[in-house]
Amino acid sequence: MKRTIVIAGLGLIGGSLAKGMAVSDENHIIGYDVSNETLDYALANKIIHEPATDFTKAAQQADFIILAAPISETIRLMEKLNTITLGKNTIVSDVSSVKSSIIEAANKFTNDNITFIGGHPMSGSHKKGVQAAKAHLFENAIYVLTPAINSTPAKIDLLKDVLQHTKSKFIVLNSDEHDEMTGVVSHFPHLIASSLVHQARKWEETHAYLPNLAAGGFRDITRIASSNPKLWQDIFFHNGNKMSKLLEEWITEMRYLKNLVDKKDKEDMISYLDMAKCYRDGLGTEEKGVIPSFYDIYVDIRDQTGALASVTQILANENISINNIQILEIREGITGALRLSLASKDTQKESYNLLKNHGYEIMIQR
Ligand SMILES: NC(=O)C1=CN([C@@H]2O[C@H](COP(=O)(O)OP(=O)(O)OC[C@H]3O[C@@H](n4cnc5c(N)ncnc54)[C@H](O)[C@@H]3O)[C@@H](O)[C@H]2O)C=CC1
Ligand SMILES: O=C(O)C(=O)Cc1ccc(O)cc1
Repeated sequence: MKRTIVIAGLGLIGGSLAKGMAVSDENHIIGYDVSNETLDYALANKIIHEPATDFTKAAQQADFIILAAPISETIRLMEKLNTITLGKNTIVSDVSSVKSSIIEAANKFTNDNITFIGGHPMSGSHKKGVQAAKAHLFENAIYVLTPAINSTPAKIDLLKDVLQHTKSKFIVLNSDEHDEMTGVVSHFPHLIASSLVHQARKWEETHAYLPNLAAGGFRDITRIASSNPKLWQDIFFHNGNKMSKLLEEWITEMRYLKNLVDKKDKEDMISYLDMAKCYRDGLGTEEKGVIPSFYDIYVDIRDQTGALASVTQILANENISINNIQILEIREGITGALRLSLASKDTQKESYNLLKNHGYEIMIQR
């Protein structure tokens, strides 16, 4: 029998989940969104099977509901759901980047037909909206589940089954742990990236040539400052306490760093940088907490037509799929460094050897 899944909020994340689910004959996907344009696009592009403009009617048909609107709107939808007469037990999940305020709202449910299990796929992009939706967005990503008090392991398994097409790695955490860890490795870096951009912007007022000198390092570290400001405001608002604590810690760290620079002790500075390098280099090699492993290789390619295609073809010939690909702009116009992210240590090694045998200059970053 088909299961009916309602996805409320068909933007980048809801649209991507719907797109992956809609291809299965097991699923009937009903999409709900406040934007009619989004609903029309989702239907026309087979991202959903049926559009809904009435949340209550859609929810009453659902076996599963996934709330994928901005966090504050998701909480409003949860409050609404609590008032709806549901004819059967319905598993409700969400995708919000912050979990404590969601679980707090879930633990207030008085509607016995709702089982709530929070969700957060740890993958996204700087884009927004249904047009940016991709079925494979969550492949190999960590997908955090944060059960509310009325959930059970059997219900968690049912939800995992509905989400298995994502090819994510599921992990169950409590909401506070989740917000603390994502606060450190996802949310806080966005604040710092934006602040670095502000610093450069202010310096440009007196040094007009400055943007031309913004090389690979600045671009790498500030890439995430180009993300959707409304979404990130919502994240900083809901994870505000953790952000405030991390900012205090950061200010102390920056004072320490200023002292290190001022005292001009070469050994101490090397040791500070070395400790950071060792930790950073180790991040990708083992699976640690919610940080996914990544296996990158760097390939030096000439800035010429077809260079990228040749590299990817060599790997494709051996059925090696590339998780991510990026052209680094360190040496713009002269040669290009290509960063390829592979799925495992073995494919990383195999790709390294293959490309080396074809004469490419390769580096593996550990
Ligand atoms: N963008 C990212 O990289 C990631 C975002 N998330 C979480 O996913 C959620 C959605 O983010 P995105 O998909 O990026 O945003 P988006 O801006 O691409 O999409 C949001 C969608 O929700 C709709 N919407 C707004 N209010 C609504 C309401 N009351 N009822 C129904 N639909 C409504 C909008 O019309 C839009 O289609 C957020 O809670 C965010 O924290 C989670 C992981 C990654
Ligand atoms: O890693 C990041 O910060 C991203 O750029 C993608 C992202 C954004 C929001 C999330 O809640 C999870 C992942």
